[in-house]
Amino acid sequence: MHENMESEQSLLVPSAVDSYAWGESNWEGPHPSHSTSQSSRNLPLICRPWRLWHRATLCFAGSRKASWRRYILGAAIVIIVVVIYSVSESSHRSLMSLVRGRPPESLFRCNNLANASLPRLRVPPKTIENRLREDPKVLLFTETRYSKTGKDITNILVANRIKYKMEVLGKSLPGLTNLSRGKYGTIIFENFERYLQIDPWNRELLDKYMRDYNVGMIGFMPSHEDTQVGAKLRGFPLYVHTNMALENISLNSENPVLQLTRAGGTITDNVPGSEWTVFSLDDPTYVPLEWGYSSVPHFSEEKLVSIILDKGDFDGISRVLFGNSLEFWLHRLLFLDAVSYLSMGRISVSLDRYVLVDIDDIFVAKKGIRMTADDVMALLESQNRLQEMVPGWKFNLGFSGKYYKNGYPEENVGDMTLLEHVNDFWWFGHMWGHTQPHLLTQTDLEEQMELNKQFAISHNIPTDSGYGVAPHHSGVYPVHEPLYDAWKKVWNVRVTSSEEYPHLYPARLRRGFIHRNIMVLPRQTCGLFTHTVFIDKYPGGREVLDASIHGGELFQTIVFSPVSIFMTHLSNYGNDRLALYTFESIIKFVKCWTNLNLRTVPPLQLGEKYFHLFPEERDPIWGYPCADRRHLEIWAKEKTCEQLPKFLVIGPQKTGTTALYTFLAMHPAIVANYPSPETFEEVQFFNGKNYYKGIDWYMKFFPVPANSSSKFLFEKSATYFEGETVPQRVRALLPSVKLVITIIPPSKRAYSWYHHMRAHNDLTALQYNFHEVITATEKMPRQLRTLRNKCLIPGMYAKHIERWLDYFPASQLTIIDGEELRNDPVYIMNDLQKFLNIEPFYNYTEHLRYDKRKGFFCQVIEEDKTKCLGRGKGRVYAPMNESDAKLLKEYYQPYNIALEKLLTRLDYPVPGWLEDELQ
Ligand SMILES: Nc1ncnc2c1ncn2[C@@H]1O[C@H](COP(=O)(O)OS(=O)(=O)O)[C@@H](OP(=O)(O)O)[C@H]1O
Repeated sequence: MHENMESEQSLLVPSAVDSYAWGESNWEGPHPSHSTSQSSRNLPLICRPWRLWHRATLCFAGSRKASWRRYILGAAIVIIVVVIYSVSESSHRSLMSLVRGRPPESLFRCNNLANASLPRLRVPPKTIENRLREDPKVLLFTETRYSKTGKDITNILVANRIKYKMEVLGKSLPGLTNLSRGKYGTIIFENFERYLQIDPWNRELLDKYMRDYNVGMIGFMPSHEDTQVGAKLRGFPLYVHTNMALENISLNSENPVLQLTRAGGTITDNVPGSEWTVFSLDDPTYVPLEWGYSSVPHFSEEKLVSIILDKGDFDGISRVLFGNSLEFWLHRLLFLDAVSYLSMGRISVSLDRYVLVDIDDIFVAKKGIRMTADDVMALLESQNRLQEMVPGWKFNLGFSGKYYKNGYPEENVGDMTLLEHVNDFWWFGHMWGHTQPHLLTQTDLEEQMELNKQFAISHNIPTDSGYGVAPHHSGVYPVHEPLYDAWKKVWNVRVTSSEEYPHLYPARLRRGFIHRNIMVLPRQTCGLFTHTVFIDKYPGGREVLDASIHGGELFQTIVFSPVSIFMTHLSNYGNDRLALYTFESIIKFVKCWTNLNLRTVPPLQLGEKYFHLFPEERDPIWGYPCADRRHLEIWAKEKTCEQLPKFLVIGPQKTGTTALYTFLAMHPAIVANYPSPETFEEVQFFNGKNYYKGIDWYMKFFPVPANSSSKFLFEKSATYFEGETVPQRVRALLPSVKLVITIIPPSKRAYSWYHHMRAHNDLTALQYNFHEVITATEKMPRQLRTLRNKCLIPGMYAKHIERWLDYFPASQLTIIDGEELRNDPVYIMNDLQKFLNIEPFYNYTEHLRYDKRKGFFCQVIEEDKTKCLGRGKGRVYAPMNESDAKLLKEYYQPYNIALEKLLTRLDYPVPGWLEDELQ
């Protein structure tokens, strides 16, 4: 009875402190394979069934002595429990926790850590800032656009933000006419044999460039299926053996190329298979970078060199030759070092790496997989060990107060223990109830955040980190403006992170941006998710996680990203503590094989650091939300891509764009944007400050079409045409939009624009006459030069159209002759309807009529009534004087020649006025 009572009390006790005592005093006899340190972590999950069994057997057996009945009953209960548990996943986890052993430990031992040597730098690596200023590129010759090594090379270059130019090798060597000084720092041949086959004239040109400007070369030996022994490399005192398999790979720690890479020891695992080309070392001018041994009997004792450095002693050109591809992780590091060495340090990556580990969902995890007090202590111990390897290391904890103490009793103690050590960690606010922000209004968001903040204050959790994270990245990107508002208001958030910008995959392309003064940093994935809590249940097995750490994805993420923010979850720190295993292992591995300076700083500092390194990323590029399933899932339900325009009239100014806009808006199936209070019929989103207001702002200019597919939304902003960044931005948000361009004689356009500025009382235009504007030199006042540029630059039509064609296929673009629009608008509108594929066909003959008084075609309102454009369109001004016309004709001639070529190329008719201009 006494025992019964004790059990009853224990089961009901909600207090975490009591459950501790209970855990120790009720431990009856030995229990499966749990070490002492583990026992208290698992007690309740073990003791609950144990107690139930004990009580039940007393009822069934009536006396303690009837032990055989107890065992039969016990066995039956165990079978029932196992069956029930095995059909439920969450129960399965609990069962797993009953039988699990010690958390995994890193098996990795660095066999060269003690002999750590400082990197030997031929030249100090240039910082990213320097690199961007000097801006030398890599020139890459690939076999095809899609070849494997070529892709590996470009992926590494992109991940490290190294600029490159890719030339696909045809029969001859392309691109050699443009080898200007300082343009390239390193030249790479994806297939070194193609370099050896270049005709002597081109070869001499290329070699001279490399010699004259100290540009080195990287070459990859292609894999050979046939075995050659001691084959001589054409033109070099080098002998190769092909189709070898290497094992026991090591680096020559004395070689001068190593910079980022450290010779961490010998690699015996995961070395990619055969088909290596290896070099025999007969010539002392060559320095081996990497070597290994082959199991082929003839070579078994011989050290075979797999990457070789030619310091330029042979023919004045430095070269690094890889006997194998970049499939092997170590080669990826050496590749970056080779680029740096061969470019004399001009293309180098910095050795500083910032790593921040967020533990999201603190207090949120399900019962049974949360942290216990032991787990918290293990977290602290791990943090201490990590601090020894990475200065400043602290885990960054994101909490949702609503779920505080929502676990089993010993997990609630875990929650309390975390708060006892509140000052040992960094903290940031998650959502109070872990709701996705895109589902909430601003009021709800503020309320939720306020609750979490109050929770923080009452539990002494710091609230001033300036960092915030949204569940599932919702609201961060695609942007849910209320989230940004609420974050600023309640938490003063200034930095956040997301995996979704511009897209989750490919991860190497994730970038940062700043929206409304909140820095959004790219997040990386470390391979741990809420459901990966036991090592033996890791998807694909432990080997998969270990491979990611030992040179694989996680390792390369840290090596190739100057700033890595990893998301982990509370459950990764309980259970098998996979996060501790992962991070301690990866840090050791990085320290073993690289010379990187690893650091951790709080998120706000990290944000500042990031945008200092990559200022060009500050401006966002808004993407099309409907192309990405994940983006759609975290986009507010009421938003629809049907509210985005299907075509744009992009200008340039003064070519008849308003007339075109008006005629289009008459069409029953076409819907124009709502007018803007500042810029009237034009939205001017993609070309100026409005862009930073985000796409919610843009979409408000368009109605949500009732019958979406049949309506053609469009907008016209005539300054889009010449905007440098506009085509890229339009392409990102409206990838399938159609573009309408109108052109008239460029000198006429310039003159009309000048009068437009005068009519708008532009002071500079009023102060200077047309001649003074178009002939203004660089010595003239800034306002005059600005006016001159705006007047003349849009008329360089071919240049701007080519820029649009860099981002859009010609099929999405149409070029209208503005003179024809003016003289025969019906013809143009019929043509345009065909280009836009619009139905129903609208018969403009009945709706446009020439108005003698206005001198232009106008909209027919009634039988005898027309509506023309206002006084601002079709202005009356004196004709341009002849000398200015002549001057402009000469000025625009090269652009007009290019335009004629472009139109012919695109199969457009050449306007009569262009033929006249070119005569
Ligand atoms: N139907 C009709 N009605 C009125 N005006 C017409 C028409 N068709 C073409 N045009 C010519 O359009 C010129 C104005 O061009 P935009 O509308 O592109 O100018 S703006 O950039 O929007 O300010 C305007 O230039 P100006 O003559 O210099 O005023 C007109 O020549």
